[in-house]
Amino acid sequence: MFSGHNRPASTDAERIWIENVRPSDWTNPEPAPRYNLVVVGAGSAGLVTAAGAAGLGARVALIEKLNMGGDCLNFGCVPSKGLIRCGRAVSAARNAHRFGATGTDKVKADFTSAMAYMQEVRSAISQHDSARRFQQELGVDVFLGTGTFVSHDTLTVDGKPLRFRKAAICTGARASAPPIPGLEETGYLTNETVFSLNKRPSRLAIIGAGPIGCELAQAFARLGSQVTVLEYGSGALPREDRDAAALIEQAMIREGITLYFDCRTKQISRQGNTRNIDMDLPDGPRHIAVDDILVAAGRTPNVTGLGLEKAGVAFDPKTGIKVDRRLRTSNRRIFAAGDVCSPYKFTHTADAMARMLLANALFPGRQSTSSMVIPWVTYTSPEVAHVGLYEEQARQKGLAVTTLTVPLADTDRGLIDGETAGFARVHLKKNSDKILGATIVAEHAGEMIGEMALAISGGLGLGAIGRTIHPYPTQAEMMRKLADAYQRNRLTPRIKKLLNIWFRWQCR
Ligand SMILES: Cc1cc2nc3c(=O)[nH]c(=O)nc-3n(C[C@H](O)[C@H](O)[C@H](O)COP(=O)(O)OP(=O)(O)OC[C@H]3O[C@@H](n4cnc5c(N)ncnc54)[C@H](O)[C@@H]3O)c2cc1C
Ligand SMILES: NC(=O)c1ccc[n+]([C@@H]2O[C@H](COP(=O)([O-])OP(=O)(O)OC[C@H]3O[C@@H](n4cnc5c(N)ncnc54)[C@H](O)[C@@H]3O)[C@@H](O)[C@H]2O)c1
Repeated sequence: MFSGHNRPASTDAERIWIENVRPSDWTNPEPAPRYNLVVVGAGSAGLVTAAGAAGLGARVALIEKLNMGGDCLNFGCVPSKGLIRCGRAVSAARNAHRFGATGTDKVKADFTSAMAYMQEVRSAISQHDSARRFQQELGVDVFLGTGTFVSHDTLTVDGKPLRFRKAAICTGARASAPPIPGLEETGYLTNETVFSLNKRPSRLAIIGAGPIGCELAQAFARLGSQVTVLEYGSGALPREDRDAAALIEQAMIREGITLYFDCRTKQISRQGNTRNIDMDLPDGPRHIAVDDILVAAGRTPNVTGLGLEKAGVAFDPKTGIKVDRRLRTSNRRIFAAGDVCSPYKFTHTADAMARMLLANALFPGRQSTSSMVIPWVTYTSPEVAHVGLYEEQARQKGLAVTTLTVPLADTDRGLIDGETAGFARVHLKKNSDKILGATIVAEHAGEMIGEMALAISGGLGLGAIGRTIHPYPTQAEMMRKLADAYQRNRLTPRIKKLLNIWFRWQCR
């Protein structure tokens, strides 16, 4: 369906995408006298909130200042995963000689075709989030413009007042710009502009080795850019399990990406089309010259210009809107969900929070964010997937922990696929099979972490996973092997002795 091969960037796809998310001929509806719910921001959180409320019969207004679909569809998950898919295909083709293919040394990436593929995917998915669908099919009043609170119960958009019984702030977050001298003047890419490039940067510097930095470093390197990653901290993916992060660092280095850790960028400047970066590294000063700089150094919540003071909504410019466990702000009529108020900045978290918001705002619901079990995945090759606590966090909470690890190389499927860089690791409450947290590293770790998330949220122990028959040969057998390792650990010298006595007695 998506034929990116050898095609120029598809302007048709771009046109369809824009017509869906920001129709050129859009006229805002006349506001109703009062809405049950006004939602500000049509990203993952806002769309789910608006569609859910309208589906229940509520009178709903949805305000979006830029593109319906927010970051995820337009400048985040969808385009990044689209380019990652292209990078994976190129990498798989280059490595196909291991499996009998020939001529693989001639495989080249065509950046324009890869971008066209990404645009076609985004265009196809954009139909789901389109302004017309929300207004005509779902019955939501869609206002394209900037929403600003003018009082405790009223917002304006394009100068028109929208009165509400309840409101939901779902305005998301944007790329933070680190305070590096010369960065602003030199100009840089962020997630809002990188997916509009019409030419591959030959030399790309990426500031930040978090999920965005690592995912896009690998994608651009596979599509032919010479990539350098500058990370302030001492390693990639600083929040992840260090063994997992080390595998990603090794994979990136193998693919020709230069990684600078403990990097202090001192000055950035521009000479013609070249951007110069001067930095201090542990072994001394370094200078690099690149064509583009992508900033992926964290996110800042969108709280300015919203009139939050007039609405009596408390916020912090760094962490966003202050909400309690039920997603209520300091104004009892106003709730918030998604990146604007959550430290867990993921589409699936925004979605889950939106569902909670609906129950708590429109009904006397008491759903709490403290019950959320949130898995996440970084879509590098291999992927890193995690849920629950890391070992260090569990210890900080005063919990005694048993950690078990099964290497991917211990599964037949890992060997068959030639994918042995990875592992599954589980942290158990000591002397029990209660799962506190798990990390999986594998090409498709994201497809496996759901089992661990289900076990944690359903209160199932590792024993239940061990009793579940897993198909052979799969990489997911790592889960069952973790349970086997747990059972083996339970064989204390005393139990072994008793078993010996039992078997000897049987053969007497
Ligand atoms: C490059 C990248 C890759 C990502 N990949 C993944 C991934 O693979 N998986 C994953 O789970 N998450 C991923 N994320 C994170 C994910 O995109 C966000 O967590 C998610 O989009 C948050 O949804 P949201 O609704 O809270 O905010 P957003 O999607 O940011 O939506 C907020 C909307 O509010 C609008 N808005 C702001 N202020 C106003 C105003 N005053 N009036 C009207 N409208 C306003 C904005 O224009 C925006 O459309 C990625 C993010 C990036 C940047
Ligand atoms: N697969 C996914 O689910 C996915 C993918 C991309 C983004 N996201 C979401 O978006 C969020 C933002 O991603 P991100 O990667 O921008 O942020 P991040 O906060 O996760 O990582 C930013 C990195 O930049 C580094 N950094 C900060 N300032 C720096 C400087 N001056 N010089 C060098 N390095 C610097 C930090 O040390 C950190 O390692 C993620 O935390 C995640 O919630 C999710």
